[in-house]
Amino acid sequence: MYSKCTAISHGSGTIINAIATNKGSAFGITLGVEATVELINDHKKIINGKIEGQKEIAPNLIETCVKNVLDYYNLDYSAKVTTKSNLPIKSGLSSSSATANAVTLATMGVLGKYAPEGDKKINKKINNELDDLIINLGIKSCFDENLTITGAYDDATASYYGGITITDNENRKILKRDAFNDEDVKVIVLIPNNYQKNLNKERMILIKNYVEIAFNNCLVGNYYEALFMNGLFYASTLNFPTNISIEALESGALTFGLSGTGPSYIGLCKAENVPNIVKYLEKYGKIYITEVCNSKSKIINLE
Ligand SMILES: Nc1ncnc2c1ncn2[C@@H]1O[C@H](COP(=O)(O)OP(=O)(O)O)[C@@H](O)[C@H]1O
Ligand SMILES: O=C(O)C1=C[C@@H](OP(=O)(O)O)[C@@H](O)[C@H](O)C1
Repeated sequence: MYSKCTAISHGSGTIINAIATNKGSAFGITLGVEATVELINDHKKIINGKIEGQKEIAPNLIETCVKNVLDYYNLDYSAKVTTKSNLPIKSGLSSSSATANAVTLATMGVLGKYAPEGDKKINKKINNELDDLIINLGIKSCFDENLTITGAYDDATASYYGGITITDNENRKILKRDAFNDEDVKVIVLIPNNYQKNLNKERMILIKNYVEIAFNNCLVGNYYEALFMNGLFYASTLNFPTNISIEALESGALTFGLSGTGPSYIGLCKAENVPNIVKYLEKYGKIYITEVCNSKSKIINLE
């Protein structure tokens, strides 16, 4: 057992939102969450969470993540858990999955259950099994806090492993892993003004057959087409603007669509087109320029 561990995990953009069909796809982005967990060996199991720089967000998810790991190993330590993040929250960029992954991994690390990369004691097979456990404990915590409908296994795996994951969320299976490896590609995120996340499940299920078409495109590697189609279907269903995606294409984006249940839109473009796309879209809201993340969540400090 250690006294403190810090881990990082990443947000993800949506290629296919799984709510209509229980099958989804997401890709890691370099915006993410850093979580630090400190253990106190007082047998009181008091868990206190703090979110740096976010007054309006309650620490319930991060406290639940630590509790679920301690419960899994039947331990009664107290703990302090702190997060800091550059990932927009409640925006459709999987901040809940990224947070759950980072806090769960940091808790496993401080308990000495998960050896950090480079550790000589690392046993690849054990770590791979623990990866599954970490993702599933994180999903449990998101369910416990009513933050997911399908478990968002697509978001959770893309956040944890990086790259593109295509998933069956009902059976928690990764159907395919891939990555955007295009040269010189940037990720554009738009958080439009005056819109909030929309979780109208009944309306989202109406478009099941059309999302299936987008999903089948995704399965064969047509990721730009799948992202764009998915974005149009869910934006029109959830009353988000659809013209924004068209204008993004007009200004040079390779693809652009609603991410998750919104309000954010996400797209990819060649780096040289970023200025023109920003010029076209900045009238709609706040823009973040980031990159795809093809790397795994990891422990960055253990003491
Ligand atoms: N950095 C963070 N630290 C602590 N909790 C966070 C952080 N980011 C997100 N959360 C939790 O996740 C919730 C947002 O999750 P959700 O509504 O699913 O939106 P998203 O689309 O961003 O995943 C927040 O209300 C909060 O409980
Ligand atoms: O709650 C869920 O099951 C899901 C939420 C959505 O993401 P956001 O929570 O980021 O909107 C969606 O993209 C994902 O495929 C499934």
